[in-house]
Formats: sequence, C-alpha cells, structure tokens
Amino acid sequence: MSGSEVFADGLLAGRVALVTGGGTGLGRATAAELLRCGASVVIAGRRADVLEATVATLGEGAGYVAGDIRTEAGAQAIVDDAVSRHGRLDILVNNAGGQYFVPAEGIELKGWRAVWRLNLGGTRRMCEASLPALRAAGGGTIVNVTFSPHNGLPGMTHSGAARAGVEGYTRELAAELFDDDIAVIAAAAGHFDTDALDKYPPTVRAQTAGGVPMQRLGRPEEHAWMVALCASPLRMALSGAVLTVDGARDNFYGGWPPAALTVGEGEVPTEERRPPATR
Ligand SMILES: CCC/C=C/C(=O)SCCNC(=O)CCNC(=O)[C@H](O)C(C)(C)COP(=O)([O-])OP(=O)([O-])OC[C@H]1O[C@@H](n2cnc3c(N)ncnc32)[C@H](O)[C@@H]1OP(=O)([O-])[O-]
Ligand SMILES: NC(=O)C1=CN([C@@H]2O[C@H](COP(=O)(O)OP(=O)(O)OC[C@H]3O[C@@H](n4cnc5c(N)ncnc54)[C@H](OP(=O)(O)O)[C@@H]3O)[C@@H](O)[C@H]2O)C=CC1
Repeated sequence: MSGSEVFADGLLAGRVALVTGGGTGLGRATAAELLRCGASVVIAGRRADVLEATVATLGEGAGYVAGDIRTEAGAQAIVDDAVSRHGRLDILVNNAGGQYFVPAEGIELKGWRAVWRLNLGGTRRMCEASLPALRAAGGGTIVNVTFSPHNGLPGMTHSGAARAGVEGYTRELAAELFDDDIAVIAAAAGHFDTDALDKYPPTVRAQTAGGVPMQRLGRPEEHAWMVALCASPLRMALSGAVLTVDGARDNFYGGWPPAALTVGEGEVPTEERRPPATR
C-alpha cells in the first residue's frame, strides 16, 4: 500500500489498531489510512465474507475478526482476537453503528433500544473491553465516531440522541484516562459518500449534499485523515474533544446564499445603516 497523502511515513509504525465496522464505508477507509501510516490493523464486523473481501483489498498488515459489539462477550472476543494476533492494542476506532430513517413519532420503543444498544452500548462495551490492553501498551487512543449536525438531524432522532450520549461518554472517559496516557476523542462525521446511504429512501441521498454548505458529500478518506490525526502525537491534546468534519453542516443548512433570503437576481440584501448618533 502506498503512503499517506497527509501524514509522514511511519507515523503509526509498530502500532496496532482495531476498527469496528471496518469492512465497509468509513471504517474501511479508516483502516486503509491507518495501514498507510504504518499501523497493523484488525477490522471487525458481523459479516465474515464482507470483512474477508475488504482485507483482501487492504493487503499486508490487515486482518479481520467477525463478531458483534452489542454483547459484552462479543466485544471481548473481538478485542481478545486483535490482541492475541498482534500481542498488543494501541488504537481503538469505534466506528460500527447506524440507525434507520424514520420520523421521531414513528420510532417504536424496541427500535429506539436497538439503536442505543448498538451505538452507545456497543461503544461503551468496546471501550471497556479494550482498556486493559491499552493500559498494557502504555497508553493509546480511542476514537468514537458520532454525528454532525449536532443541532438536529430529522429522521434520525434515536441515533442523534445516542450519539450525543457517546459524546458525553467520550468527554468523561477522557478526563479519567489522562493518567493512563489514553486519549478518548469523538469524531463527528458530517454527511459522507458511502454505500450505506443507499439503504435510505432515495430522497435522502439525493438531497443530502444540498444541505451541506460545502455543497458536496464528504469523501471517506477525509474522515479517515481525521481519525489518523487522532492517533498521532497530537492525541493527548485532543483528548476529550469532539472533532467535527462536516463541510460546515453543523453551522448552517444549505449553500450560500440561502434561497429564502435572496432578492433580485439572487443577491443577499444588506441592511440600511442607521445615521451616526448625534450628541
Ligand atoms: C444521511 C447522512 C447521515 C448518515 C448517517 C449514517 O449513519 S450512514 C450509516 C448507516 N448504517 C447503518 O445504519 C448500519 C447499521 N444499522 C443497523 O443495523 C440497523 O439500523 C439497526 C441499528 C436498527 C439494527 O439493530 P438490530 O439488528 O438490533 O435491529 P432489528 O433489525 O432487530 O430491529 C429492531 C427493531 O428496530 C426497529 N426497526 C429496525 N429497522 C427498522 C426500519 N427500517 N423501520 C422501522 N423500524 C425498524 C423495529 O422496531 C425492530 O423491531 P421489529 O419490528 O423487528 O420487532
Ligand atoms: N456515511 C455517513 O454519512 C455517516 C456515517 N456515520 C457513522 O459512521 C459509521 C460508519 O458509517 P458508514 O461506513 O457510512 O456505514 P456502514 O453501514 O457501511 O457501516 C456500519 C458498519 O458497522 C458494522 N456493524 C453494524 N452493526 C454491528 C455490530 N452489531 N457489531 C459489529 N459491527 C457492526 C457493519 O458491518 P456488519 O453489518 O457486517 O456488522 C458496517 O461495517 C457509522 O457509525 C455511521 O452511523 C456518521 C455520520 C454520517
């Protein structure tokens, strides 16, 4: 595999990374970037055939373990496999997650619980299962993938709430782990161009880029660069932070100018200046 476009050769040489959901989309791009930076990488997910095919494209330094992060035993088995394979663990990327698109009032309690069990529960279980190995390695990095916009993503209320929980968990855990030299960072992804978007109603994929001020979807490698940065020597200074890579989606909806505020041929009017106050 060729070197990183962003980071120096060997940035993560000798490090071992575990990426959940590494068989597809953002997780696959993350695994590829960590490999380019010199780490050995184990990817995890439930479907062995998907993981096997991804490992074949990632090449040397990559391996996989099939498992489910939603149970304590599943999370522990994933971590144990990665550690037994490489003898250590330095980087955990909690990327596995997701939800289904539905208006808030249509969310059944069972569905709400399923989304929380995966996103918040799975992240917590993976962190707890990994901490002994990260401590044994003398420190490390945990990256928890969450969501942007933080100001609300209609249709994903169950997941927005769960990811807010992950960000809270990230902040508290970071504060407790400074003495162990373990960084805990949330990577809030905006809207990225992955195959996963195909499962939503067609209008979601078609309209999503239009809601991003950057006016395009993020590229998976852009997200992966952020994750690699979190594992870099900057990691402890970033610990406890929520890093948002989203083309300004958190700040604003749509491109500039906002259609509802334009006049004439599309200009945005400027308010009349009041005359200076007289004394
Ligand atoms: C747009 C840009 C932003 C992109 C963001 C991304 O994250 S992209 C990445 C996106 N990638 C992913 O999202 C990948 C991962 N996502 C997943 O695996 C699922 O979304 C999951 C988290 C619900 C699976 O959890 P699980 O296996 O535990 O769930 P289960 O199947 O056993 O169902 C349990 C209950 O949930 C409910 N319910 C479920 N689906 C629907 C539905 N479509 N309709 C209605 N309801 C639904 C239902 O109540 C069901 O109970 P029932 O009726 O069966 O008695
Ligand atoms: N694409 C986007 O625009 C955005 C994505 N995100 C988040 O980024 C992450 C990756 O998204 P993306 O690559 O687009 O989507 P994918 O659906 O491709 O990724 C989800 C991955 O998680 C794995 N996974 C799901 N459930 C489990 C489980 N119980 N145990 C182990 N692995 C599991 C899946 O593999 P398998 O099914 O084989 O288990 C899959 O590889 C997700 O958390 C997503 O919510 C956040 C914001 C925006």
